Amino acid sequence: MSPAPAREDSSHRVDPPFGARLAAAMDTHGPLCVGIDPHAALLDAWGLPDTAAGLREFSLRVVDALGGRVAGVKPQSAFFERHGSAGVAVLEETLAALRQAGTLAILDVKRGDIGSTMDGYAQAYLADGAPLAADAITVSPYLGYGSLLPALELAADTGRGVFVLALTSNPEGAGVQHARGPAGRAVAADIVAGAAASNAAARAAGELGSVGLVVGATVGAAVDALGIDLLAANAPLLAPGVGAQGAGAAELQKVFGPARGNVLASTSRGVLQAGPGAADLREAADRAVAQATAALRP
Ligand SMILES: O=C(O)c1cc(=O)[nH]c(=O)n1[C@@H]1O[C@H](COP(=O)(O)O)[C@@H](O)[C@H]1O
Repeated sequence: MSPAPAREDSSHRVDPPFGARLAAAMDTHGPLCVGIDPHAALLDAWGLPDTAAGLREFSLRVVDALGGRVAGVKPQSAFFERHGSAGVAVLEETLAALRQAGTLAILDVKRGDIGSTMDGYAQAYLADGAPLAADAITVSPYLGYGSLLPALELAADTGRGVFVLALTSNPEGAGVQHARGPAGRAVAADIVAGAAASNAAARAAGELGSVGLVVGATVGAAVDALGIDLLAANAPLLAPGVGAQGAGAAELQKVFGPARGNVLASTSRGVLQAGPGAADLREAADRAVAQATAALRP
């Protein structure tokens, strides 16, 4: 299936909704997203200086090598912010280059705040015409799922998406995310239930929702142990932890089971370490796509 044609006007407004565009991109390119995480050590390994100029060269090389070849690219905001305003300008340029390449940009910013401030973050990343507008962003629900409402509403209005952290790939996440609330349900299960409610209209329309969930490929048996039904959420499932954090095909299958058709596996260093050559980056990405496809689309 070829990707749903995305329309975009001069204000960067996009249509159809993110969930449908992501489903089409995964059908075309396979269920893999490559992260742009320009760690200082990677800049060094690529022979680039740890400056905004080095960051720009690194990021645009990745877009040049992989744009149009993978379902999504996920720039990690912190690695741009650490270079100050010049780094943020590079992030703007990287997002524009992804737009130009027709590749979905998932900006990893993990924002979460009280509602009125969340509205500011939503305007920064999800509004039509915002300099840092992306196709989707990562958000943190630990001020309460309801605090994300401004982002959920603006994303729905502009055809964009969010990925809500549910079960993160780091070992420290379990202490918070597995904890049981007053009703006896795990915090992560509540978050998944919130996403399911947000995606109900898309489900009724027979489309994948645009409110995604982050579930690390490293979380082992947590999904089942916490009684979570990921398939019922009708959510795109961003699965970091593949590659450098140790997860592979077996972990993807085990963690996601019947929901694996909705998974977008994500790897950053696992591909970036193959650089700086474009052919080497493509080869590493192709290998990761093949592995994710074998695990998730058997
Ligand atoms: O939201 C994310 O992208 C994310 C969530 C999570 O639970 N774990 C996780 O590793 N990530 C991000 O995914 C990327 C993983 O990078 P690698 O370990 O190099 O593949 C980093 O940018 C992390 O911030």
